[in-house]
Amino acid sequence: MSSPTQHLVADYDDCQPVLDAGLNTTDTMTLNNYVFPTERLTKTLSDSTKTPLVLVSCGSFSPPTNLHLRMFEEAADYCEFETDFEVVGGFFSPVGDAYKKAGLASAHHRIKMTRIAVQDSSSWIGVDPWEPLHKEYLPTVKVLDHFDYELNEVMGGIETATGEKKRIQVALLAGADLIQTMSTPGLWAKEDLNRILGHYGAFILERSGTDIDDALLSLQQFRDNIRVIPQLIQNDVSSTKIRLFRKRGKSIRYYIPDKVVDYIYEHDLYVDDEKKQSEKGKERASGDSTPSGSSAIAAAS
Ligand SMILES: Nc1ncnc2c1ncn2[C@@H]1O[C@H](COP(=O)(O)OP(=O)(O)OP(=O)(O)O)[C@@H](O)[C@H]1O
Ligand SMILES: NC(=O)c1ccc[n+]([C@@H]2O[C@H](COP(=O)(O)O)[C@@H](O)[C@H]2O)c1
Repeated sequence: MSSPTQHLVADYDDCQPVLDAGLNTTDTMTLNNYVFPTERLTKTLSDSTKTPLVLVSCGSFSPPTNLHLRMFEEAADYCEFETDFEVVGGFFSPVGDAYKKAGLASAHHRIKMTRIAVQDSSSWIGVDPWEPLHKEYLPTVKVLDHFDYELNEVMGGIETATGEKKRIQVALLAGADLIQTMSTPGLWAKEDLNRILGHYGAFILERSGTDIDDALLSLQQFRDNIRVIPQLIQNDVSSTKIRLFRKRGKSIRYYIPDKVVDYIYEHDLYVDDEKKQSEKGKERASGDSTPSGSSAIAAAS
């Protein structure tokens, strides 16, 4: 049987960013030496009557916020208390550079920031660089197919207490605004939605500003496969707002993980491009090589 990702293997020479290989290594990774990050997956299913589940969150994560992390925790709680799923892993899959959404940092930085976000704060959420290692845009269904292939074809599923292997269910984890875009004409192919919501299924976190009933109106045929998770404490932090705060020179601390804040200052991300240019110009004119603006703040902290 050919794998769903096989046609992409041919494109591996065409790969672009070079990234650190994993959360705890400084090796570099390209699509040529890509290895699926299995280290944070649960090794054995603790309750063999349950369906093992891996949650995949696709998005820009520019930058990752505390709410991106909360999504995983909320979904894990929901699964434990309301379903017969056992969550055995969770992954961020940052979209690649070909997505070209205004204001995004490069895939290289977004991979780094999501890794920093999960490294110390979580024991089970990982980051998979496979999607952003591609130069071309990959629709979400291809990303879910990739996870399904790695988890079930390559790994053969997850072991139960009796030593048998059980197939792992892959599901999309997203906020309500993402599922709302699924009703926008021309944005998602019909066959992709059939596979994403019909075959994989989705866990959707309520988000203020999006009427979930309205968002689900045209997706009724998939309703049994879409699980809506209420946000008991509303928090509408968004990456857009963080980028805006940054541009205005305001503090972003405590909306996103501290180490991600430090990374943003260190790499001078999301500051006004014009301001960056004029600061560079001033540095050149004065021959001063000391760091300026937010880099200086990071250096001092
Ligand atoms: N505050 C939030 N509540 C619920 N879901 C969220 C929240 N923030 C982000 N998400 C979800 O996280 C996923 C990835 O998010 P994305 O990177 O687009 O973040 P964002 O904050 O919406 O970004 P941007 O502001 O750049 O559009 C999406 O499914 C989005 O719906
Ligand atoms: N046709 C598709 O597969 C399709 C359409 C729109 C968005 N998406 C995905 O949804 C996510 C949206 O992220 P943002 O909310 O940051 O724009 C991205 O991962 C993007 O690839 C997929």
